[in-house]
Amino acid sequence: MAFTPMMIDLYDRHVVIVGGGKVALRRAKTLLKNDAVVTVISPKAVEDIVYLWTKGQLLWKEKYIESTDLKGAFLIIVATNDPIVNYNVINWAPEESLINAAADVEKGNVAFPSFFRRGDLSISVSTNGASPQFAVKMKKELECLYNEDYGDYVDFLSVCRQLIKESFLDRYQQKLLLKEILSEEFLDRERQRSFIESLNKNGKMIERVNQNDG
Ligand SMILES: C[C@@]1(CC(=O)O)c2cc3[nH]c(cc4nc(cc5[nH]c(cc(n2)[C@H]1CCC(=O)O)[C@@](C)(CC(=O)O)[C@@H]5CCC(=O)O)C(CC(=O)O)=C4CCC(=O)O)c(CCC(=O)O)c3CC(=O)O
Ligand SMILES: NC(=O)C1=CN([C@@H]2O[C@H](COP(=O)(O)OP(=O)(O)OC[C@H]3O[C@@H](n4cnc5c(N)ncnc54)[C@H](O)[C@@H]3O)[C@@H](O)[C@H]2O)C=CC1
Repeated sequence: MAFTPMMIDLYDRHVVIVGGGKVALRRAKTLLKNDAVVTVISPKAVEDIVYLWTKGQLLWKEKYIESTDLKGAFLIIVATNDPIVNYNVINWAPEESLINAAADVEKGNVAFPSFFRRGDLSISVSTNGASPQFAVKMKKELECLYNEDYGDYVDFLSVCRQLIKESFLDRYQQKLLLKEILSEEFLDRERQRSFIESLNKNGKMIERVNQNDG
């Protein structure tokens, strides 16, 4: 079974994490960074989960999981170390909930890739569970290749795209320019600045043409 790579908006979504160990913590951190509302259900929790709870960043219910705890969950993370509990949770899950089964990914319908961000750029690697460590290794290689400069570069591409789309250029010329800025030379800040300046000048030309027309 292959999972479909997609991006998901978890803002304000209710996520229930069953289990309070290392994997639960890793998921909690990812989910909190993306503004989900996280509840951890587990009789024991690692120190960092307890810390996040005391800071009010998540809710920790210090108990064994029961089916009623899953009510209203948009996403359920099944991450206990007890296969029977994991099995029960998957069976109790409301039909409409997404499920990530950390110990047996095929039992759920959501998988977590290894990923990193550079501003608006996000790069994820998945091996469909074949080798998480290979996914991590590849991610590290890609992190070196796409260093911190790429956050600013993607901002630059976004600004240019906006200006080019608003310009007087026809679709073909727009496409050529959008392609031109993919060249490595535009990783250079000075080159970015002068290119945006020239696009802005073009924009001003349009304004002038419009004013003269009016
Ligand atoms: C299917 C999946 C679950 C899912 O999608 O939820 C899954 C499943 C399993 N992982 C296991 C083990 C390990 N996983 C890691 C690390 C990561 N695992 C992650 C994802 C995934 N792991 C999904 C598939 C991803 C893919 O293949 O692309 C990462 C990328 C993201 C994350 O977890 O947030 C994160 C790296 C974060 C980062 O740094 O980027 C390490 C290394 C470590 O912990 O340092 C080990 C120990 C070494 C080893 O065993 O290889 C085991 C055996 C457990 C056991 O032995 O009991 C299973 C279960 C099984 O295979 O049966
Ligand atoms: N990246 C991944 O997806 C990985 C997945 N795994 C799998 O994920 C699972 C969890 O791994 P770890 O976090 O390392 O385990 P862990 O042993 O650190 O934590 C397990 C947690 O489950 C809780 N728990 C046990 N019974 C429970 C119940 N009835 N209700 C609620 N909580 C209960 C325990 O209190 C503990 O907090 C394992 O099954 C392992 O096979 C392991 C490593 C990586």
